[in-house]
Amino acid sequence: MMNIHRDSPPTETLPNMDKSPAVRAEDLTVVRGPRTVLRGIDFTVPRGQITGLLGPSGCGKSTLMRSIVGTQAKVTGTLDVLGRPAGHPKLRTLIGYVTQAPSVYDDLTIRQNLEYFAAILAPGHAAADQRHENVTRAIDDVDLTSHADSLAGNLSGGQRSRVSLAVALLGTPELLVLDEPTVGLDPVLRRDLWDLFHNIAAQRGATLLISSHVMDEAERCHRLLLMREGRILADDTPDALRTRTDSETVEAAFLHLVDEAVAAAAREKETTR
Ligand SMILES: Nc1ncnc2c1ncn2[C@@H]1O[C@H](COP(=O)(O)OP(=O)(O)OP(=O)(O)O)[C@@H](O)[C@H]1O
Repeated sequence: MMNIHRDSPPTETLPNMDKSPAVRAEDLTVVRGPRTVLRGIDFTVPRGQITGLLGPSGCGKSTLMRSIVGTQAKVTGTLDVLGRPAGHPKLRTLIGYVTQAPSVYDDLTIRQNLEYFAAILAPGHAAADQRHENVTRAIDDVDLTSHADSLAGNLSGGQRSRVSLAVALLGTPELLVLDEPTVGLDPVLRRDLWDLFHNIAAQRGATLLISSHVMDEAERCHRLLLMREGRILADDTPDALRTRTDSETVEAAFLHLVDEAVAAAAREKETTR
């Protein structure tokens, strides 16, 4: 089982006491090559909760995440992250981002990997003690202390995922953006990772935005953004989505909403003919 067990900050300093959303998008549009990948979307991501970003492969989840962390070109519309425009230099240490192809160096141990990234975040001799503390804590958070001196090249897929998560946890970020963090993991590891995500949200007041195309993971989120073809189909809680669509599962609710969207598009085509 993974641990998050450090002193919680006093309630008044918890970042989620700020009631403004962690992310606010209005008319967000992203063009990649010849394609408009995000099509004028509006949504918010509330603070201190887990928001799931779900939708089929190619619908624009990674593009949306890249826009939020400030690494996506050709972004128009409004996109505010933790009260600043996406890409603002001050956001760099406040956001932890794990991509689908995380960079973990096989020829370094887990601890050496973490030390390398910690040195980028907080360079210089004066920060050495703080770096050591952060590295030890992040390794413990993802329950890899007993493997800290193993070469990353010898780790299982699940352990590698946890190393990249530890990298994202190094700076104690207010917002964690995780692109399909559980892909390829067995059910036990997936459950353990989701427990860890919930601990991070509950104990640190951090905001997590987690993408997945596995609909059963949707049930583990506080809120959901359901995407299809560069648009947001729904922005709601799992309960409200199921109730609104009279569905038993989020997957059934999603399919219901897709059918509605397809029917609406067909009607529009008919009337403009
Ligand atoms: N460099 C690029 N140039 C043009 N189109 C691109 C480029 N990169 C991605 N796309 C297109 O943008 C769309 C959205 O891609 P994105 O990676 O955001 O989707 P996704 O929902 O994260 O998919 P997956 O779950 O498979 O990673 C896809 O249709 C893809 O083909």
